[in-house]
Amino acid sequence: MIRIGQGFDVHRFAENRPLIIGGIDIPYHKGLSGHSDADVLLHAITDAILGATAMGDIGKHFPDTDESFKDADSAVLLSEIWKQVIKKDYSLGNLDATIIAQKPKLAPYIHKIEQRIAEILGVEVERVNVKATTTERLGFTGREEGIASMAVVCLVKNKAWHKMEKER
Ligand SMILES: Nc1ccn([C@@H]2O[C@H](COP(=O)(O)O)[C@@H](O)[C@H]2O)c(=O)n1
Ligand SMILES: C[C@@]1(CO)OP(=O)(O)OP(=O)(O)OC[C@H]1O
Repeated sequence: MIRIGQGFDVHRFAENRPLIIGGIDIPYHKGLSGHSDADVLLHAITDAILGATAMGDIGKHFPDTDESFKDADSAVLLSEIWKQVIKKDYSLGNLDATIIAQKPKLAPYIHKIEQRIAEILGVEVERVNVKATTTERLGFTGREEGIASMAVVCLVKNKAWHKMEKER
């Protein structure tokens, strides 16, 4: 069985915060605000996975009213969800994501981000694709007020996946 999920997240720029995207520290003069480390890409990916498995959304699992998630490492949050998903016998078909940011230029970090996501999910990097785009200076991302991310995942129930791999 194949299940599709999509996720979307936005975080506002803030001074004196690190910029963490896809589990990677990006050198920049400002970061993103949030209850957690505000990793806008990992949040979109987490929501896509939760969507594919009909498990709700990130705020349901990790409420921003819970002090234990203050400054939380979003890679740990994603790992927690992924462990539950693996227990349900799903594996990752592929993951595709887009970071919407006027600045900074993310191209130099994209492969490192893909490698980190693959590491968190325990899959080959070939199953993970990350893209970046500006909005041509339009809208809140264009005004450099924040960064948005979108993600789509395709999850496969293991039995069906093994059958497909065999038939190739
Ligand atoms: N923050 C960003 C945004 C974009 N890129 C790269 O530039 C390419 C062109 O972006 P447009 O928004 O002008 O279409 C895009 O395909 C990315 O490769 C980037 O590195 N960082
Ligand atoms: C991750 C959580 C929890 O620390 O906080 P934020 O960093 O504010 O992120 P958001 O994408 O607004 O939603 C999920 C939250 O509950």
